Amino acid sequence: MAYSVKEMFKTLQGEGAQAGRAAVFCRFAGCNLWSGREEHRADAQCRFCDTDFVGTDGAGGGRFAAAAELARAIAAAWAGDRARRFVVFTGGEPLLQLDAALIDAVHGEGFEIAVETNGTLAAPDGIDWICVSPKAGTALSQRRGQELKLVFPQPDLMPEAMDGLDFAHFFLQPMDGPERAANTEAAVAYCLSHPRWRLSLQTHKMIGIP
Ligand SMILES: C[S@@+](CC[C@H](N)C(=O)[O-])C[C@H]1O[C@@H](n2cnc3c(N)ncnc32)[C@H](O)[C@@H]1O
Ligand SMILES: Nc1nc2[nH]cc(C(=O)O)c2c(=O)[nH]1
Ligand code: SF4
Ligand SMILES: [Mg+2]
Repeated sequence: MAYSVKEMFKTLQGEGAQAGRAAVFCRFAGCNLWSGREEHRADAQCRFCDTDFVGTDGAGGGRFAAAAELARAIAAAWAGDRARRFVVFTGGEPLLQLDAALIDAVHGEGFEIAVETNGTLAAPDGIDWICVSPKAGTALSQRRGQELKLVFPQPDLMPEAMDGLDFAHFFLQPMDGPERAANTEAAVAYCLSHPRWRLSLQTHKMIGIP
């Protein structure tokens, strides 16, 4: 199938348990919880998104006709040897597009594969690192993985509701926006009193890298 990619870049993973690790970010266009247009934000299922995922016009973006073509572009963006190759599929919602053919092609280029997903769609087999970031008011389909990263606070989605889920790591990530400082303080307080939960900061924003 064909793939619509908003942008592609090599940077350090900024968030969660893999923070600080070099990765190619492949940002797919489109999401099932918001159109991405500001005039629709107030009525969307997910209203706090910090990302432009509309269209294919970003740096390294475009339409890729086949899995092998996109996998080659990801390898070119890595621009290094085959050691520790790592790609993060994000978006938008990557599970609208990431399929077995692309997983196989990217593994064939020597990459470990991570995904950042809202969890409303089941992940295909073969992904090495699944990070689920649930959104209040949506049904969670992907209930297991390596990392659960809850944007905090979401008044209708308390961390306690995640206690039965099968993840290796549980993170609270302060919601960016006008209340970021207060949200960070609240997340710190929650982690102090609930030590299963760790704080995930968006470190790339602090140091001004993509
Ligand atoms: C832009 S989303 C794309 C992947 C997928 N659609 C998802 O929501 O997980 C990437 C990550 O950024 C997080 N995120 C989005 N907006 C945020 C905000 N305002 N503050 C903190 N994290 C945010 C998401 O929850 C997710 O973990
Ligand atoms: N550096 C960096 N780390 C990230 N981790 C998750 C991101 C995302 O937008 O999915 C992201 C991003 O956009 N940049
Ligand atoms: S689900 Fe992810 S990409 Fe979609 S609007 Fe929410 S944060 Fe943004
Ligand atoms: Mg981001």
